[in-house]
Amino acid sequence: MYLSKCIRFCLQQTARTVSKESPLWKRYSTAAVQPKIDTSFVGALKTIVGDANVSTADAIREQHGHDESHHAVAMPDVVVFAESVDHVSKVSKLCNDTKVPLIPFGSGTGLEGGVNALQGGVCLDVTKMDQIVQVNAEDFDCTVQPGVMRLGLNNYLRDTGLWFPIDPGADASVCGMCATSASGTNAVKYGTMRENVLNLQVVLPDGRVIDTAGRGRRTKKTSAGYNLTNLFLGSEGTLGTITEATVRLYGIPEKTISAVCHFNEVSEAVDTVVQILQCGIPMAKLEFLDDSAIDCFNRFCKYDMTVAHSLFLEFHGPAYGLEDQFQSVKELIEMNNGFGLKQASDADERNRLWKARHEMVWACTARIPGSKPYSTDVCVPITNLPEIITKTKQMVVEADVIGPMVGHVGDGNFHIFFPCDHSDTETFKKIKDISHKMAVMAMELNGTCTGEHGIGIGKRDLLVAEVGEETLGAMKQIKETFDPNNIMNPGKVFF
Ligand SMILES: Cc1cc2c(cc1C)N(C[C@H](O)[C@H](O)[C@H](O)COP(=O)(O)OP(=O)(O)OC[C@H]1O[C@@H](n3cnc4c(N)ncnc43)[C@H](O)[C@@H]1O)c1[nH]c(=O)[nH]c(=O)c1N2
Ligand SMILES: CC(C)CC(=O)C(=O)O
Ligand SMILES: [Mn+2]
Repeated sequence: MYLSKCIRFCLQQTARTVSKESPLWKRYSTAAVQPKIDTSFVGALKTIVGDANVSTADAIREQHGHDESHHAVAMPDVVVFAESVDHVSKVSKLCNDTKVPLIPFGSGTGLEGGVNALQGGVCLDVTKMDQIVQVNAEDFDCTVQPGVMRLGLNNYLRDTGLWFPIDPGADASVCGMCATSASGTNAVKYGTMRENVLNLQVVLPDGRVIDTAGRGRRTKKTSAGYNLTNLFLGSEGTLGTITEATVRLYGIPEKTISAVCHFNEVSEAVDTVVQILQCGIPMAKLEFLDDSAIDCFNRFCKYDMTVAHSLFLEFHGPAYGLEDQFQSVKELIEMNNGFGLKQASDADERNRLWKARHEMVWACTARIPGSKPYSTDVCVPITNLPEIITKTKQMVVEADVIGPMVGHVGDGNFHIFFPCDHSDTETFKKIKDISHKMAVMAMELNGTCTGEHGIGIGKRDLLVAEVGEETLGAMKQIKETFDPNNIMNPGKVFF
């Protein structure tokens, strides 16, 4: 109750501080940066990266002014394609000296408007820096440039018997995944980006190049000084541009078992998840799709999957013992009235079983033609999951909106996916209301308003409620230290 009061108070405070009259707005928003983008500035960019790597064409600017989310497009004034760290460094210094906003662009798959150029400026596209710098197969790590995509990396690694397991669904850039602290379906077993990055090379706004753990360091453990690596994970392009990431790799599991089962009650599915985790069964994936999500999938893919709350499970490991793990889970499913359990080990069969999960985003978007994803992203301690999921589901039903639920429930993280069409103002208002209430509820249950998508534009007002005024102040001090001119992705994370 006390916590709840605190959160409401903080939200009221935030609502006040985000007013354009407020000092906070002035410090971190439009007043801090006055873009001076004229022909001589564009000429200076061309001198650094070459004429062919600078574009002011509308189509290119539009393409770089949005991600996959519902947030309105905000185009940069100019798009620069960097080909080297030196390019990134010199462009950063130029922007810093002239106080022009600089927005790093990975692959634009973000879901919180992270690349939208709220104040114009330079979009720094790093996709041409696409080398896999080093693979240390026997040490289970590799170093990649920012244009390396996760699927490309895994194709490259296949012959080594290793893989990089963090899987946000989309084929994102590995450094973009660092910038948003991404996770996705495999986090139950392998953790998130936070547990899997050993070192980052970062270009600071003034052009300095640093390695967060020291040049060439790639140990699993270190106690050497402040953890700058973790500081940049989830920094969403607001502190510097990541130009290299050293990440952990894992052996491709000898055997994989996939399974799907159904429940009549949300609580039965969620109880099963909690019990599986409490039994210490080392699941690789534990995902939840509610009946509405399965319905979207059936319509989209012309399938006839049972329309019920469903768990999607995956087991990774040596062949020996994996079947035993599956049997233990089967017992728990049965104990909680689960039905229709199907399992597969063959790759094609496994993909077929899991198709509903993989097609989810497109299946839900297709429910409202022309819509874009408005996704909530709350995460709570696992024992609080039944309460928040049940209450959220009630809100969606009462509001009478399309809001399928999909969750990385093994991590306590889930999304309501609202296909969003801004022109339908009445529905949009309902969506925003549910989204806000979910975030407040998650915080009251010791959770977070974003488990994996980041703050971006959409959750800036929730950050203060989540971390408190003092902590937010400390975050801002860090921002000022690294980026005193507020050129790095201004208007993101903070107002
Ligand atoms: C269909 C689908 C499904 C999912 C998701 C997306 C989509 C389209 N996502 C979200 C998304 O894939 C995730 O946020 C990625 O980490 C974004 O990587 P991009 O390379 O696309 O970054 P993108 O270009 O979108 O940028 C995102 C942010 O990072 C910054 N940035 C990018 N590259 C940078 C660099 N080199 N240096 C500094 N800053 C940089 C940008 O400035 C921006 O603020 C997700 N995510 C997740 O965690 N779990 C999930 O389950 C899913 N599921
Ligand atoms: C649009 C989101 C619901 C995507 C996502 O994070 C997911 O599918 O897990
Ligand atoms: Mn997700």
